[in-house]
Amino acid sequence: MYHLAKSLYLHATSKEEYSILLLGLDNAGKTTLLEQIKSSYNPEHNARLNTVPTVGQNVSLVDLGECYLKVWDVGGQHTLRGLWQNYYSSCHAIVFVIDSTDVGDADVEKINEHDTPGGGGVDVGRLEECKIVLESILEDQQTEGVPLLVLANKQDAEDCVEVVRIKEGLVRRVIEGEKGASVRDSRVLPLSALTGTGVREAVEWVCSRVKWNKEARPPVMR
Ligand SMILES: Nc1nc2c(ncn2[C@@H]2O[C@H](COP(=O)(O)OP(=O)(O)OP(=O)(O)O)[C@@H](O)[C@H]2O)c(=O)[nH]1
Ligand SMILES: [Mg+2]
Repeated sequence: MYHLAKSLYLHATSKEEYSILLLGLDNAGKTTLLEQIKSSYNPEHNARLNTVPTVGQNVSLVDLGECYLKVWDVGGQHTLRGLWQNYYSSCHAIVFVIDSTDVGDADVEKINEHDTPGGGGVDVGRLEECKIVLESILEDQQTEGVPLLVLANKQDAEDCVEVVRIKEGLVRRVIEGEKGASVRDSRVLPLSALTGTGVREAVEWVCSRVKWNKEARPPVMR
């Protein structure tokens, strides 16, 4: 009787907690996004937007009312990317942040043109690095079936490439390519982490998808 009462009590008083992993190249805007998520859902939190490169990780528990999101922001510098896989098996969704001002026009077909002599000197920024890193996440077995949200960040900047190009030129080709691996729920959305535009839409998408996927990856009860 005691155990039944205890489990009923816990069921009534606890909430689901999902772990969300923010990934992307260094300087993409992950820490800025984390700050905006915290201030969007906790009016007492003042977003600190003067970020410095993350060495290690930042983690925050965000109370959405219906559930908690535990958001992990890990450093994107090359030397830190080897640590990402330690988070894969316990995350419920991956948010991949892209700096839309640093991927040329986001057409992966142009990567080779760039390398060929006389290829026209197309400036593709960090597009190739971005593609390789996204592929490495998707081809890891531990991320199989995990919902993926790609955020085309820095949409406030004049020289940014639009979200549709990032979707068609980069993300769709990676997901449908041979390294895209298993079928998964995915979406590409625009974001300005600096101004906060698109933050709530991103969180709402993630929240709905982790719930849909909860049989495959059950939440932790908190
Ligand atoms: N214009 C503009 N700048 C942004 C935006 N988001 C981030 N930045 C700037 O981009 C730079 C890097 O932002 P961070 O949030 O520190 O990037 P990060 O992805 O956490 O970088 P690492 O910790 O090195 O992996 C900072 O100067 C931010 O102010 C945005 O939406 N628009
Ligand atoms: Mg950071």
